[in-house]
Amino acid sequence: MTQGGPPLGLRRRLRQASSTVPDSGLTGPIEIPDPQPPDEPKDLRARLNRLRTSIGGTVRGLPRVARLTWQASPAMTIVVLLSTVVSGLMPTLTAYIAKLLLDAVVAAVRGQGSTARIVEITGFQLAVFTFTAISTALTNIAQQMLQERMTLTIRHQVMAHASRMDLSFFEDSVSYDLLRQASQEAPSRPVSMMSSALSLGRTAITFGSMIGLLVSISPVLAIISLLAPVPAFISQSKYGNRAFMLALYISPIRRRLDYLSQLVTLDTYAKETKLFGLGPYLVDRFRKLGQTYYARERELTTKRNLVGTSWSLLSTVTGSAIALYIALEAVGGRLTIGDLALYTSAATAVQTAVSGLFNGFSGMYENNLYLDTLYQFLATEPKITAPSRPRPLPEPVRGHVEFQEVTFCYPGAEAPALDSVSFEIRPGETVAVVGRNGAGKSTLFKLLCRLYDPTAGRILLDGVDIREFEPERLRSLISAMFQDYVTYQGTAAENIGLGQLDHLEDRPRISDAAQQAGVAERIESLPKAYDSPLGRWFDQGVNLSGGEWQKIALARAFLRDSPILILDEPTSALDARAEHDLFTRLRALAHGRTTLYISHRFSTVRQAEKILLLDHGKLAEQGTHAELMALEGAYAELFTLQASAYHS
Ligand SMILES: Nc1ncnc2c1ncn2[C@@H]1O[C@H](COP(=O)(O)OP(=O)(O)OP(=O)(O)O)[C@@H](O)[C@H]1O
Repeated sequence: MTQGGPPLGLRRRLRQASSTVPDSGLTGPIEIPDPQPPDEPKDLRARLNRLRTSIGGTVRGLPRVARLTWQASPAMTIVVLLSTVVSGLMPTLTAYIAKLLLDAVVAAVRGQGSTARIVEITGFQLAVFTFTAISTALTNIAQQMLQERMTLTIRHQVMAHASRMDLSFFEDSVSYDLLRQASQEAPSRPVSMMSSALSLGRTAITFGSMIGLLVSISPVLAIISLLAPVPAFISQSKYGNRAFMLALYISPIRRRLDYLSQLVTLDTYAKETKLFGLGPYLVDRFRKLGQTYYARERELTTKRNLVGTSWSLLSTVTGSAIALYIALEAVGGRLTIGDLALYTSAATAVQTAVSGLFNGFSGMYENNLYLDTLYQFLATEPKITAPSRPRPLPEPVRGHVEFQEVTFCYPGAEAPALDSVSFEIRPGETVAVVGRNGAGKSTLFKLLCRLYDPTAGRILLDGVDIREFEPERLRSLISAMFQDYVTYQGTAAENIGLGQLDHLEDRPRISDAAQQAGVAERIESLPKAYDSPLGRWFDQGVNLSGGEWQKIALARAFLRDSPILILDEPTSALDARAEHDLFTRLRALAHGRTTLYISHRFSTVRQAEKILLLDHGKLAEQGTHAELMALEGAYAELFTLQASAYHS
């Protein structure tokens, strides 16, 4: 009736609570108030409906996990399933053997039985115990192997899927959060789900067989022993559920705690933390937040245990009353001593089974929430895809680029980052893109690499809309260095080689690229030259300066021999001499290639054959340096402004 109603909404809200934090919590109130539980009807029918939906949702998650387990290893899945059935039956069998043994001993004492019967039963007991020990060992091996395999399979799936996703997926906080959860939490969840499901199955078998056994002795006893654990079950379910909700509500606090701790403990932040004297402030906020966190945990843990214990005491009292009744029945000769022993162990087993059933189910419920995230992530498809019949790349690619009325709006942004931009770049031309911060320069580059698709308009390469090519093939035509280039924790050679995987180990080409970027000499001076590890992750890692890292990133771009070269502020970290040298070399490098670069330094901009000036996403001016100076517009103004700073 209310399928997909409030409980699903609750699940969504819980997940949000677990993953999003309103802000970093560096200032403002320390406390994150608990999200208000959704206003849901509390009558019995609504409760039952909710229960049904959550059971339904959890059970629906099972086939997915079963499929994963089977994929990981059919043979081991069978072993684990069989051993679950066996170990589920074991407690009942053991209790029954104990009853037989006791009855046989009593009979022998009374002179009505034989010692041979006792030996027979103990022999059987030995066989059962041995079998149990072996099957437990086998199960442990199979289960552990299955877990390893499943975790690896899922991590692999997440990585493979993430590598297909668009840049916009990573830049959007909601979808990025999905990825974060999928890669951090999800790999272990199917495994836990599997364990919970198995233990649920095992407990259900124990439970069923015990009840069956009790019914065979006395149906009334069976019913009583079923009812005895109910109070404990109810209290456990109530507090168990609360614990789960609290764990989700508390996770934003934990994220704030983690962030505060990182600010003080990671090398990346150490410089600023020291300089601005942030240490004591951050430590104090951590302490206060930690207190809040602890107080919430303490309240729940105490309540849960105290209330849980009082309810379970009730169960214990009921259990003892029944035991007394049975004992008296045994004294009266209506039940045997074996029945008494059997009942005692059965009552304990049923009680354990009830809480086991609950724990198994709540474990599955929680794991299923995370699994939903994993499947939601895996079901997200990239938007930038190859057309059904991609065009082959032109042979050869000339590098003629044309933007036609290109408009682009970032998802969720109000104003377009590029607004109806049109221009043409002839094959082999060198173009500088200039403009104030936020004018849309980097966006233009990202669109050309098809990291985004324009909201309106077209981008043509050699007369063909770039959306008609396969995105990977299009990107293989472009060498690029972005503003926020990556510093890989690898050797110098690897840092450059990653620019073109075919040449990852091609030393002569790598050192040529390093030469072109002006960093060859520096690399050769390192202790192990090109094999020197760069970055701090390594014991002997060399830490380069900002400008040296930028040159390495440039070398990575230069390694690729492509018809289009794109450089986003390639000299932002370089000294004046290095910048001059680079632009001198760039002239040779750019020969025969369409080259676009972004720069804020007009001394380099003026060397370009064409200059594009962007202003608030619009193409305000374009032409050569001389033409734009003659225009006496925004370019001339900016150029004069910068030049006057040198002359004054
Ligand atoms: N991933 C993004 N999501 C949303 N908006 C973005 C994103 N990247 C950039 N923007 C916005 O788009 C506009 C253009 O940004 P862009 O990075 O293209 O500017 P830019 O001209 O390269 O600036 P700068 O000179 O500072 O590098 C800016 O207003 C920026 O806030």
